[in-house]
Amino acid sequence: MPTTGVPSTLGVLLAGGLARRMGGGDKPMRTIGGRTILERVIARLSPQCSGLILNANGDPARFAEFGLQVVADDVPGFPGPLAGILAALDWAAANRPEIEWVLSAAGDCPFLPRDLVARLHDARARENAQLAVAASGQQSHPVIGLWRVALRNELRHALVVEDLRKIDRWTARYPLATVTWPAEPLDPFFNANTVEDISEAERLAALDEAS
Ligand SMILES: Nc1nc2c(ncn2[C@@H]2O[C@H](COP(=O)(O)OP(=O)(O)OP(=O)(O)O)[C@@H](O)[C@H]2O)c(=O)[nH]1
Repeated sequence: MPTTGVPSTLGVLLAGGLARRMGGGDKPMRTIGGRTILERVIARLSPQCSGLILNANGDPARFAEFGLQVVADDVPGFPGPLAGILAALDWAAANRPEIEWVLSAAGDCPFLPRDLVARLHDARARENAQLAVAASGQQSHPVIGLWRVALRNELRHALVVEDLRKIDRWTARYPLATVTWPAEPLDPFFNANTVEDISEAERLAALDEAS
């Protein structure tokens, strides 16, 4: 069950990229400490969200074991994570009209915070912001954020008509709250981009399990 007092929020796990630095394939299907990254992300986010969907392109059957609705990009050509966020906002508007907020998280982040959704909502409500994104240490992680379903047509225009690609450029148009988590001893937004990152993730998994 999501935290009491936090608005109903649909979670989208972004797995729609090409994973070129990993040599292709699905990064969330990589295993860390005997569990897929996707399994870890689902376990971390399902208690915080009112439902989860998976944004991925290609044959959805490869994710069947996870039992999530798979939503593909509607904008072709792999234009980046904003396409996945847009697909999720459109899906929420069509299928979960009671939901006003979508939380996006990269599907290659195995150690996401347990208070991610609550803190993002708290900050954007306190600061009267339209959007909220996560940061750790000095680094912001705009792919991990809270998005208003009502902004989906503006996002579509930015992506399709203006050819805007960078999340930062889009979020700069709105009042934005940024919430920072400590990066030590474990950065909760560590993500696995390369095969070497998987080895580092194995080491961090032990710290995560101890936390
Ligand atoms: N839906 C969608 N998601 C994307 C796209 N490109 C990247 N992402 C997602 O955005 C997040 C950050 O992506 P990156 O790590 O920068 O890109 P990537 O394709 O996963 O990996 P590289 O090709 O190695 O850069 C990941 O969750 C990706 O799955 C895209 O074109 N569409």
